[in-house]
Amino acid sequence: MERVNRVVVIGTGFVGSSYAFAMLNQGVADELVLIDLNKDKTEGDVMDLNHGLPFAPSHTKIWHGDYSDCKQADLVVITAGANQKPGETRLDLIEKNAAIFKSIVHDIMANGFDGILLVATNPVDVLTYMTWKFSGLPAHRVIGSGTILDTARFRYLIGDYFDVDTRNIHAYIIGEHGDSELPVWSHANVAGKSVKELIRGSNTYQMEDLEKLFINVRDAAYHIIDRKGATYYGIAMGLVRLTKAILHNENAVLTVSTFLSGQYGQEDLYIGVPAIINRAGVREVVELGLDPDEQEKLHHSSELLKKTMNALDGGMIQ
Ligand SMILES: NC(=O)C1=CN([C@@H]2O[C@H](COP(=O)(O)OP(=O)(O)OC[C@H]3O[C@@H](n4cnc5c(N)ncnc54)[C@H](O)[C@@H]3O)[C@@H](O)[C@H]2O)C=CC1
Ligand SMILES: CC(=O)C(=O)O
Repeated sequence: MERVNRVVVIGTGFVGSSYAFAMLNQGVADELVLIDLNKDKTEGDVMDLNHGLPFAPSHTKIWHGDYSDCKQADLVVITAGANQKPGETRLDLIEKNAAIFKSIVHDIMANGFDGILLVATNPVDVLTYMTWKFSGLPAHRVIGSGTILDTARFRYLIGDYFDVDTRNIHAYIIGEHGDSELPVWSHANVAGKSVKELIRGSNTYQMEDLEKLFINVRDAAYHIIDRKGATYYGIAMGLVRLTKAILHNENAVLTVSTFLSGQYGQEDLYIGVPAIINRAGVREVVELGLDPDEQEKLHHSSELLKKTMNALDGGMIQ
C-alpha cells in the first residue's frame, strides 16, 4: 500500500487558507491538517474546503487539527503571524513574529515531528533561521519560501516584456525576501538566449526598462498591500510548487531560503538562492557564478539580515 502524505498548515489567514485551497485544487496531499489560534475561522475553512472536494482532481482528507497531528506529518508549513500594514517593511515584523515562532516550533517538535519544515511568515529569512535553531532539525530539512515569489514575479514580468511564455523564462531573484533582494541578470535567459544578448544592439529592448522591471518586482508587495491589504495567491501557489517538489521527490530548482555555509562566500545565515529540492529537503545549493556587482549586492543583503538577527534579544535565537 502506498504511503499517505500528510501536510499540516499552521496559520490559516490569507496565506494559509489560500495555500490550502491551492493544495486541494492541485490534489497534492492525501491529508491536510489546518491549525490556527482562531478555531472558528479554521473550522469554517475546513467545512468550506470539504464542499469543494467533489470538484477536486483527487481526494484530500482535511481537518481542523492540533499539534499532535504533526507527529505523522511529512511537511509542516508555517504561515502564522502578523503581516505588513501599508508602509511597513518585512523586517519590521521581526519582534512580533519571532515570539510567535518560538512557541509554534516548540509545540511542533514537542509532538515528535520528524519531517520537513517550510516557513513563509515574514521576515522569512530570519524566521527560517530561528526555526532551524528552535527545532534542532538538520538545516536541509528547514526551508524558507525565500525568493520563490520574487522569482515568479520576475519571470512573469520578463515574459511579458519579451512577449514569451513565463514558463520559458529562466531568471532568479536572490538575497533577502525583501528590500535588499537582487536580480541575477548575468544568468537571466529567455528560451536559452541571454537577456543581456537580447538587449545588446536592440532598438526595442533596453536595459533601462529592465531596471524598472526589477524595481516593480522588488516593490510588488507594497503595491499590492496598498491596494488590497495583503498578498496571498502568488505565495500560496509558490508554496504548493515547493510542496510538490518535496513530496514528489522532484529535484526541482527553486529559489528558497536555505542555510549557507560557505556557498556564495556567505556563512551562517538563511537567504534566498536557487537550490535543488527533493524528498529530503534541500539536496544542494546551486552556486551561480555571479558578476562582481551581483556578488557585492548579495553580500550587502546578507549583512542586513545578520544585522537584524544580531539586534534581537540574545535569548531569542537560542
Ligand atoms: N514569504 C512570502 O513570500 C510571503 C509571506 N507572507 C507573510 O505570511 C504571513 C501571514 O500573512 P497573512 O496570511 O496575510 O496574515 P493573516 O493575518 O491573514 O493570517 C495570520 C494567521 O496567523 C494566525 N496566528 C497568529 N499567531 C498564531 C499562533 N501562535 N498559532 C497559530 N496561528 C497563529 C492568526 O490567527 C491568523 O489567522 C505574514 O508574515 C506575511 O508577511 C505573505 C505573503 C508572501
Ligand atoms: C508580503 C510579501 O512578502 C510579498 O508579497 O512578497
